[in-house]
Amino acid sequence: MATAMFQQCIGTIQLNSCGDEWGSCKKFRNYSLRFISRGFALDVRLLTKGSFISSRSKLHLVHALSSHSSLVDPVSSISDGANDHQKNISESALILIRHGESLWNEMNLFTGSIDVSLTKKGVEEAIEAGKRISNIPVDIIYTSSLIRAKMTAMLAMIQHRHKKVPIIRHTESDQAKEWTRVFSEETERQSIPVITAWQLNERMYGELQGLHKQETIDRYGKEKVHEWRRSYDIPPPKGESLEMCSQRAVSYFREQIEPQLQSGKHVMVAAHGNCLRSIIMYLDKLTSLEVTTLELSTGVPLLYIYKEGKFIRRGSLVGPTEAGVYAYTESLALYRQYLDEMFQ
Ligand SMILES: O=C(O)[C@@H](CO)OP(=O)(O)O
Repeated sequence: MATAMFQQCIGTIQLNSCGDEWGSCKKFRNYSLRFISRGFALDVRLLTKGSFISSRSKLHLVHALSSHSSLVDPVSSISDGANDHQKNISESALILIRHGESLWNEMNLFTGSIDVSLTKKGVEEAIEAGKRISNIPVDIIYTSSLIRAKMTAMLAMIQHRHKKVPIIRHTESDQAKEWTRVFSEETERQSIPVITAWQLNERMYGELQGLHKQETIDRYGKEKVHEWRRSYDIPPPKGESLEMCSQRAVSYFREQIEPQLQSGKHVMVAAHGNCLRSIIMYLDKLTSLEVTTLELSTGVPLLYIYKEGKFIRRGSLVGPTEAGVYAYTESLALYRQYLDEMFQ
């Protein structure tokens, strides 16, 4: 696989020599190498005249200026004979993550639209989630506009083995867009756009927000509170039902996120228990009765494969060291193999 990848990218790889090792890089000048001062430390082998030359120097491979999104997405750029069939496989990964534990989860308060931070445990859960998805390609991230989802996305993404920088895109006004422009294509390629959308916020819990869940049960009864929390179409007092939440969240998913998957992008969505329940209801074609029993744990990533217009649920991801990751799909196994070779 490495052969195929280097064959594709050989003319455009950017390398950085390390001080006195510069001399050993000169032999590659025919490939128009550019030398820049940052990147990831790697031993790089380059293919020339049909055989590999092992560089004796320690080189810093930064990225390929190929027309492909980047080196970290080799799944779509594999082109050697053994892997030709891959070209016809168009599939994208979709990762859904409920945020890590929040301060109000810990205190057992109805949270809804209230913007509270993660707890220390929530931070740890987000980091653990990041480790679990560290072998899965991610090209773009969507989060709600609430800090617990944003923190989760950022903490998870800094665990990723491709080391791209997640950058929140501010599109709330023309000025915000203008003032947050990145003026280097190269830096842009080393980043992952993070889109925040209020449509992915937790369902608004109305007059329950800030109330203690157990005290609410004691006051209104277990059945009533369960109906407010888990029924599909009964809203809590002055709040949103799951159905109402689904109207904005699923519409956003279909209009904004699905087209990204259709175009081959790998997407991560960091959001909330009820918002994600509504999205999962859509993806898994659950009935309004089935969704009442769907519960999501904090900080556990779920993987879907989008292929030929269908969502295939692959369940929650195991830890990065467990071999099970290879079993998800052939493309994902190749991506992991690529990471193993490039980012040891
Ligand atoms: O309080 C909330 O906003 C939600 C999610 O944490 O709670 P529940 O699980 O009761 O829907």
